[in-house]
Amino acid sequence: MRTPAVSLSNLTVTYDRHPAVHHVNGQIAEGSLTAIAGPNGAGKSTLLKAIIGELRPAEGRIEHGLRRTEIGYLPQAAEINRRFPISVLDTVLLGTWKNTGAFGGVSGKDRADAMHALQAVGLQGFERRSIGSLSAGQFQRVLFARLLVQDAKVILLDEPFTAIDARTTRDLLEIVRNWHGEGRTVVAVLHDFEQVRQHFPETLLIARELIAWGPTIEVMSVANLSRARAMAERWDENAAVCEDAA
Ligand SMILES: Nc1ncnc2c1ncn2[C@@H]1O[C@H](COP(=O)(O)OP(=O)(O)OP(=O)(O)O)[C@@H](O)[C@H]1O
Repeated sequence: MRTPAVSLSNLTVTYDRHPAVHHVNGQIAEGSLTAIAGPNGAGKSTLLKAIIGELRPAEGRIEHGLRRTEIGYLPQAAEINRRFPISVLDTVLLGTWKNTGAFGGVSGKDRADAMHALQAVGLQGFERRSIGSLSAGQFQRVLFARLLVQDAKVILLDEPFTAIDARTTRDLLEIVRNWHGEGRTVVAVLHDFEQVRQHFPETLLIARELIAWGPTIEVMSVANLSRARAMAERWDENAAVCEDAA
């Protein structure tokens, strides 16, 4: 059996007691490269937020034995305020806070790592630009550079390639592949089924409840995808609260 990086046991996460993730069981294996797929509103982002501890389970458990700094997290682009006046370099340096602590100084090595990461994502020369002046693709590269310096064991990406051009997607997928090659555990919420099939060996298919979890080729079957769609069509946003999660 493979060592789990993250274990989910009977996990239910609710908003005002309405379940967004319902009774999910399974394990994200250490070193695996996993896509999370499912219809809109399936609970994909909610699941990632629960794993990083931003949302607490209403029922069940998440176990990983990692410190928060050992989990890298890329939120959906829409959740990030880019009007904050901060430079590209300082944004990348935020990834080093596990070394510096909230009030510590930035070392020469941190700065060198950040410069190196910016080079790795193709943004050398952008250090002083403010993040508000970047294109969506350039900003996503900055966030990947921040993850590179964070050097996390588990990396969770929420729709990393949405609204990103083909070339940037290709470059960022290369970084994902390198992380996987280094033995890190990588999980990405994705909408593009072609991307899932081509680049992600394992898939967790969810429609609030778990539909299937395992090798992508088996999980992304016509039968599983239509079951996920059918479940989404039945959702009633005003459904009764989850009594067992009360
Ligand atoms: N902050 C919130 N308060 C109340 N309900 C929420 C909140 N965030 C998400 N939800 C609801 O929880 C359900 C799951 O949302 P979530 O964003 O996890 O789905 P998703 O699978 O990531 O969807 P998408 O593919 O559209 O991004 C949806 O019905 C959504 O409306």
